[in-house]
Amino acid sequence: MDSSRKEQQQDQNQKESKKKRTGVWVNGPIIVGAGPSGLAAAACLSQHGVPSLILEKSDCIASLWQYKTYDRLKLHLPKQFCQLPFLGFPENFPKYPTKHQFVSYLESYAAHFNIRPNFNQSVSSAEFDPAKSLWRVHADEFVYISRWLIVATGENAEPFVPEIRGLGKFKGKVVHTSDYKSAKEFGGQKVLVVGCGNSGMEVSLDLCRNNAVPYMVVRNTVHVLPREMFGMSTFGVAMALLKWLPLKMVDRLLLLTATFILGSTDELGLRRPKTGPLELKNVTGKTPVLDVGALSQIRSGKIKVMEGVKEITKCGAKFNNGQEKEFDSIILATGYKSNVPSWLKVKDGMPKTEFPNGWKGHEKGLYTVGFTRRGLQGTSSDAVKIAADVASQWRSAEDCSNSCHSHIILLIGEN
Ligand SMILES: Cc1cc2nc3c(=O)[nH]c(=O)nc-3n(C[C@H](O)[C@H](O)[C@H](O)COP(=O)(O)OP(=O)(O)OC[C@H]3O[C@@H](n4cnc5c(N)ncnc54)[C@H](O)[C@@H]3O)c2cc1C
Ligand SMILES: NC(=O)C1=CN([C@@H]2O[C@H](COP(=O)(O)OP(=O)(O)OC[C@H]3O[C@@H](n4cnc5c(N)ncnc54)[C@H](OP(=O)(O)O)[C@@H]3O)[C@@H](O)[C@H]2O)C=CC1
Ligand SMILES: O=C(O)C(=O)Cc1c[nH]c2ccccc12
Repeated sequence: MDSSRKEQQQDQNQKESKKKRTGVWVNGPIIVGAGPSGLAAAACLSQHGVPSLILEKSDCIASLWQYKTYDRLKLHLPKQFCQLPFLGFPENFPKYPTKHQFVSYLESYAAHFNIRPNFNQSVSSAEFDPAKSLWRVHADEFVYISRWLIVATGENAEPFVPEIRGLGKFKGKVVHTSDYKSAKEFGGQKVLVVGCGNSGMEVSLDLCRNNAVPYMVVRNTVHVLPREMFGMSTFGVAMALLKWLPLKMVDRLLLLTATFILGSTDELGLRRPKTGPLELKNVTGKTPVLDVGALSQIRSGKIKVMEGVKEITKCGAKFNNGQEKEFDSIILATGYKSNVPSWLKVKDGMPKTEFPNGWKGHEKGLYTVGFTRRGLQGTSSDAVKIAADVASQWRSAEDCSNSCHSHIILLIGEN
């Protein structure tokens, strides 16, 4: 390296390290994640007159929906259960909006509440300073500092890829459903779909409607419910019944009706868990499959149900029942996991099961939105509660220091 390039490099390094030591005081809470949860939290805060700043690692809002979902995805709950606080879906949207409609709704939601996230800011760590009662949030460019931290990175932040023996040996294409867009590139292929949640079912359906042959792995039990019962959404029926009846009884009614509408799923290789669908969702977070057509394709043999995979080979898979089959591609419909444990440093480590029942964290000023396993409805109710809680603290502190509504940059560190 010649001397002028060396100087340039040193200069660059100095700038970078200065940036990393630069603290940005955020007036109001720091929200991590600009998905539906982050947007809902920011909107609810703004209704209370509390400013906030969203840090988003991607270059757009709702990155899960924009980048990690397939073309034909639609919401599987009716729109009234998926809307965020204070602004509903447009009247002309269908009962089950497409993902494009959902994203356009979120974009107008952000515009309506004047929410402008800081994009390309991946949060790599966050810790609480008990002496100063402040959160320090380390992102790509700066260290952001605030009294409040609202975690909105989602239950589905990272694809979950299980260790399956031999997977590395497979010669064909292996993709996770978060990278699956359409059946176009699988035309005419025999495809092994590992997993039978909503993603596995819907991707298998998409494949078999487009001239591919899906083999779906069902290693365990699964609840499949019709998306609608007698013209009403199953989810809506369940929510209405829960107002009057205990959970176990609602589950029993749902299963009776599901069997009436769908027939027995057991004989198709889809054994039901002992615990009912809503109870299971509450206890383990496992969402029942809301059937949009896969079941009839299973019944007609166009989607083939396979036992658990024992091992992947160069050209296919061996199954637990001794069967062996060749495949052209493998789609991992194996679900997602949160990334919070990788960046949020809280005293005593993370709670064992990550914030299952609460919007308020253990540490001071810490909140989580969208982690209560209740889909977008849970997001909305968390956001409303968090905003009210922060606003009461904000009002009591208002006289002291909240008069300035911009983010002040200050330098921290030794120099
Ligand atoms: C295929 C699919 C379909 C679904 N359909 C429905 C449905 O119909 N109804 C329903 O209620 N729910 C549905 N869900 C559940 C879904 O998770 C929620 O609807 C919703 O997306 C949750 O919003 P969120 O903001 O909590 O998380 P996300 O939408 O995942 O948003 C989190 C944001 O945080 C950002 N982020 C993550 N880590 C960091 C970091 N370290 N630093 C900075 N930013 C970060 C991400 O880039 C992302 O933009 C579906 C999920 C999937 C995968
Ligand atoms: N239209 C919509 O609105 C859609 C909504 N969604 C939502 O997105 C979220 C994620 O859904 P999804 O992606 O289906 O993930 P899920 O976590 O719901 O399902 C993962 C599936 O993968 C299986 N699995 C995991 N590891 C293995 C393994 N090693 N071998 C075999 N099978 C394995 C699981 O089986 P096991 O149960 O035995 O662990 C399960 O069947 C859910 O909340 C869902 O409702 C998804 C798609 C469409
Ligand atoms: O789509 C999802 O993943 C959801 O979490 C939505 C949802 C919340 N509770 C439920 C109960 C039954 C089916 C779907 C859901």
